Amino acid sequence: MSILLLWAAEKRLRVSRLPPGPTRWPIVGNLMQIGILPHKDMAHFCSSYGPLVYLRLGTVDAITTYDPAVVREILVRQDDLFASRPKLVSGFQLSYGGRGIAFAPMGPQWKRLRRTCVEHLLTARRFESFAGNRALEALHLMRDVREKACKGEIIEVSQVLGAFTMNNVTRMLLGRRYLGTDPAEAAELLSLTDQLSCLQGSFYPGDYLPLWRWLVDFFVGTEKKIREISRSLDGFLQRIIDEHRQAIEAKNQTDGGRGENSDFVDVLLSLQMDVREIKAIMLDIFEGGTDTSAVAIEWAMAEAIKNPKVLERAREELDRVVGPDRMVRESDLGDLNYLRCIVRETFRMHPPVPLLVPHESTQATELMGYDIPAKTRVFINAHALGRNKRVWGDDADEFQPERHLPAADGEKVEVLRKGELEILPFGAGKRRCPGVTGGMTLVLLALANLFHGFDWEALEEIDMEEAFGLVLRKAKPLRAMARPRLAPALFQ
Ligand code: HEM
Repeated sequence: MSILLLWAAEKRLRVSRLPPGPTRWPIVGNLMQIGILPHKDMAHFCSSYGPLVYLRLGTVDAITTYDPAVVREILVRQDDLFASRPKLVSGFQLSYGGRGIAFAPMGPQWKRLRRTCVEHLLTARRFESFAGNRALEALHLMRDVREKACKGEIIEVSQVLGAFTMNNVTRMLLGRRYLGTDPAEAAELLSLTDQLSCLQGSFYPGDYLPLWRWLVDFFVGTEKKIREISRSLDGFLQRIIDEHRQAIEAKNQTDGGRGENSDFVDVLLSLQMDVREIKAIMLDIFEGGTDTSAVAIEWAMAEAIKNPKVLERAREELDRVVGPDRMVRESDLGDLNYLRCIVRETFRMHPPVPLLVPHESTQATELMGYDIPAKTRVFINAHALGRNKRVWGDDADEFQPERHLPAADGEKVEVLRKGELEILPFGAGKRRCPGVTGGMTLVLLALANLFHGFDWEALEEIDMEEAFGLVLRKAKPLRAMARPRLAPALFQ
């Protein structure tokens, strides 16, 4: 009896030391208080209850924050404890049972695959070796926009940017561009990656009510969709791997295999890895590298077109640094301070992954004086962090690249500062995005070229509403008219 009483008292004490949060309903907890824009709801909870909020989502303990001091505690001081991932239905099934990097729990397998990725694929040397491809894709992007502009067509910005980022990623990963070559293959790839990002990004109730999963699935059918898409994706990835194996064999016969490994799939095959791990890494890179960069560029363009003075200032800088007689080169990007401020401001206000990828604690711990149970899901609200008025002041909701200009002339603007947590587009700590250099270069390169090459005009008032997913898109895709500013010969 006394043991039971002690247990009940201890439990009450433990529960009372949870961070504050909204009142919970039976069974569903706070699940019904999360709407179609979860990052906004979570920011609202933080404004009402404090910088660290506890939520009970179905049967899952969860915390959320938009405060840099709490973020530091989670992603820096207690990074070891908070660097795991929850087992989400879509993340697990679409990564060959948690075999990739992005959705894998903390453990030896994640460590090995992340090391493979960082040491063999996303190295500075390999990234440099793709610089020629990036320049070619930038030229394709410019030609594509010019062709449409000359015909007087409206530019569907997300479409041209989607092709630019996808082709850059497939050139690195698979050794060739897909969009703009074989239309059937391109359509298949786009449809598969769209469905994948839709499933990975949704707030699926089955992840929070495991006992009721069958019922949830009966009504929404998500898991059937996941099984179908994973079958189609597997067929697509297997075809690519088979093509690569055949090409490697043919090469071995002609030059004894002495040739350089050219793309990521070649490298992964040369490491003799489990084929499911190779496929899971391929999916991580497709997902990690394409939509994230494309939405960042689209938000930056929407803000710049909406604020003509910003666009004007960016153009003045491009005219001064690059001039009207050539296209932008990657080597110019370091000299474009104002453009770098635009990208930094975009990452502040529109971080492409608004709640990062959810983290999970591996054991019980204390955080800011509160008790956090083991297996608590962590939502770092990068979106609200960048708009936190206590950090950024009363004009936090205004797009003002000037706020990042250095005090002294000649000082270079860093798009992201070392150790800073107030702007968090790529996360921090052990789970920080390993593709930062690639993502940032694609964003800067596309924006510099599009601002340098064209005058932009919106067709209607630009709507800045958001559509939530793993990646935060514009609810109404940006449509604009472009007028070439450079001589036709430069687009050849
Ligand atoms: C602007 C472009 C990009 C943005 C904004 C972005 C953002 C992110 C974010 C927020 C995370 C999760 C961090 C966390 O959980 O704390 C992440 C993880 C990841 N990203 Fe990126 N990313 C970008 C580009 C790329 C590129 C180009 C690649 C690869 C070529 C890539 C590969 C990955 C991978 C593999 C992970 C999983 C890391 C892990 O869980 O250990 N990303 N990214």
